[in-house]
Amino acid sequence: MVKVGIVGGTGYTGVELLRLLAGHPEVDVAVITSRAEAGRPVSDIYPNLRGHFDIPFTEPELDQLKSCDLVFFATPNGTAMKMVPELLDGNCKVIDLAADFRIKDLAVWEQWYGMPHACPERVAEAVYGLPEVNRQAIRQARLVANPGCYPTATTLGFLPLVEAGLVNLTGLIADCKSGVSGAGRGASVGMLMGEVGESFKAYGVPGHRHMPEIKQNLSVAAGQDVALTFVAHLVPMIRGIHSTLYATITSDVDLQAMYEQRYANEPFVDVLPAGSHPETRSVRGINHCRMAIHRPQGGDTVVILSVIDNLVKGAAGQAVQNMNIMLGLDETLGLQAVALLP
Ligand SMILES: NC(=O)C1=CN([C@@H]2O[C@H](COP(=O)(O)OP(=O)(O)OC[C@H]3O[C@@H](n4cnc5c(N)ncnc54)[C@H](OP(=O)(O)O)[C@@H]3O)[C@@H](O)[C@H]2O)C=CC1
Ligand SMILES: CC(=O)N[C@@H](CCC(=O)OP(=O)(O)O)C(=O)O
Repeated sequence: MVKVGIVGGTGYTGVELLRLLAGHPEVDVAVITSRAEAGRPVSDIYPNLRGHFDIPFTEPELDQLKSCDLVFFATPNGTAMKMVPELLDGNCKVIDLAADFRIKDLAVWEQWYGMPHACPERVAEAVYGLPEVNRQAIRQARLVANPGCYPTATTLGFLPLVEAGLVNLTGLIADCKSGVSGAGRGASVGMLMGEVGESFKAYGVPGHRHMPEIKQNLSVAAGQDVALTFVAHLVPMIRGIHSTLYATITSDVDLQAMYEQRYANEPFVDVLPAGSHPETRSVRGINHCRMAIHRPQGGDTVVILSVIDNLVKGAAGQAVQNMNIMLGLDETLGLQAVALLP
């Protein structure tokens, strides 16, 4: 069994990791941390885990974490980077679900995250954990930067077009909607039922920190700089991300066939039949990114609908997929559950 630790076990991505790992045949979760709940059994806080994880939360202590083969950080931005050097030196693999190691340009990272980087020397070796792009590098990685939720849906949606060089790279538009669990479990007025319920709003319009991450991904895929307009919206659902992506194509090809071919061997990307309209609610509980390609009125504008569960393929599910790849296990272990519906 692989011995795993989770730093940040009380948050939404932490508990989602636990839910998925409860069904993983090769993993023993030996350490689950929370500073606020240290000493309390995990199943006291999350009754769905009773019988699966009855160990107590502990303080995040390096000595204990170093005894693990792999540690997940399901913590706020700026947390993992303080502990990563010691863990890597202790021969422990690390997957950070936050953004500490996602952006290669340190100045850009510090500008968007508003803090100095505590571990700049490890940024270059970190592998961006999008298996559909970096599977080979993830196999060798000791440190994986798990992608953000909007960047996962948006990058996967645009990727085939951008890689093929069939699109105007100065006019990409990503119009994205997220459920409230994307904001984490910490209390805030903006996430109260009275604020979010029966409402709908854009946020971060002048600039959202996922913008440089998406641009980095698409620029690497294109081999040149990409210009992107990205607007996030908060909608009154618990889970789900729906990205409506717009691009102008520069040559006429069978896009449906191109997308199906690009993702034919990907276990967690479904290209739906032409004309489909995926819904966020239909992906609850599973790890897939589902997408549909439309070309309204046969014009030059392509509309891609790319839909994921923000906590599964958008966070914890992708982290488990990355762990499986890093450990040389079957990539789908722990991730085969059928979606909940309704
Ligand atoms: N929610 C989502 O959909 C997605 C989230 N992410 C990213 O994943 C990370 C976790 O998100 P989420 O689960 O929503 O966050 P939450 O706010 O729900 O949970 C944060 C967790 O981290 C722990 N924690 C907070 N500060 C520290 C610290 N300084 N040291 C150690 N542990 C700490 C908390 O426990 P305690 O304070 O008790 O120690 C808690 O368990 C974030 O970086 C987020 O941006 C990525 C993709 C999607
Ligand atoms: C609804 C909501 O607030 N969503 C979050 C995205 C959460 C996330 O996954 O982002 P990181 O992992 O990059 O922190 C936001 O827009 O800030």
